[in-house]
Amino acid sequence: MENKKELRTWLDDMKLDHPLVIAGPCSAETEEQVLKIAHELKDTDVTVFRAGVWKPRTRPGGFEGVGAVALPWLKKVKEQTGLLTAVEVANVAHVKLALEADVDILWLGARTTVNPFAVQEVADALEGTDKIILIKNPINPDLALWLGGVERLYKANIKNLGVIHRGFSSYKKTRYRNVPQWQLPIELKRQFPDLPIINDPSHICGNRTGIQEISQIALDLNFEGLMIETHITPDDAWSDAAQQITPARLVEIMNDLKVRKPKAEGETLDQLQQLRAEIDVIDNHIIDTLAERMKVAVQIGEVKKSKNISVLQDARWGEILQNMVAVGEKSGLSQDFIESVFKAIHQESINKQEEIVTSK
Ligand SMILES: C=C(O[C@@H]1C=C(C(=O)O)C=C[C@H]1O)C(=O)O
Repeated sequence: MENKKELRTWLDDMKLDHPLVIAGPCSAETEEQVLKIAHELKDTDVTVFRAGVWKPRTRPGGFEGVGAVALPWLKKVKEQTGLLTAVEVANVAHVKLALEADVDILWLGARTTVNPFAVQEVADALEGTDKIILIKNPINPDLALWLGGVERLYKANIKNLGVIHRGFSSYKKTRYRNVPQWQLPIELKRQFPDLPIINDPSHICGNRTGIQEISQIALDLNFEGLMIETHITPDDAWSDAAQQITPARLVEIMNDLKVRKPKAEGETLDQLQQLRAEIDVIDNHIIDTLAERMKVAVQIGEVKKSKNISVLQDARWGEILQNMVAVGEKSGLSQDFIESVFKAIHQESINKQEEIVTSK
């Protein structure tokens, strides 16, 4: 699949003067709940009403969605409010029912995107559809797997495509439910600038408090839209209660978010260009310094080879990491940043030394 302007046609056709907003409950619970939320969202920036009908749960026994009975409720949403509707589909049966119910947008969840068999099955069932299909990132930070999902749908002759960034699972305890790992959507945008990308701050945060901050970062990274879980009484929600917000809070967030211009012009551009020239000089210094460091690591590698000493020196490495985090902190650089930079440097130095010690 190549980047093409036509990938964003469906979004351009909506002629929005603000980012696309998809909102609605995590799960459709009752007809009354669905319609109440939809009516509250009707005269806002929201264009699409979302509601989970089939819910993939981590462990059995949880609320797994009310199922197909909710589809007529979504039809009513469309008739009564004019909002488009969106549901998650995970298999052929879901696709058939959602298409029959004339749902406008179907999305593949993170647990589906991880499985190419499942994606292919859904793609085959959707073949040639003119519905909008959105693909959430897989649970693990694997860009190829995410793009593979998009490609399977594209190959099934589906042209109204987009992706949803909902963050990535981590074994570490973090302040996020799913770590954003912004570098993945940034790289996706670099390769496919015309593939619409929507951010899902609800699943990244797992709570209400971080939604505005994550939404703002997404807009600053030129995401085309936001998908935010919204409930009339969030605390009573049958699923994901902690991360849902009221329609009123959603409107507040929308009003506070700043949409910035994608490109600088005129004087601002001149100013940026001057600063960018400075960055270019500094980047070249960084490369020279890294190359110098690597030369020393190579010399150390040669000593290790001649004296038969192992490549990895845990204690020395631990000491460097600790010192550099402390030094970095003094310059206002975060621990995460310093650790990732030095881990990458250390790995390259190990690779170089390994080449030396294993050479004949
Ligand atoms: C350079 C060395 O080899 C390895 C690489 C290190 C580095 O790049 O700083 C540190 C410790 C070793 O794991 C060394 O032993 O000092």
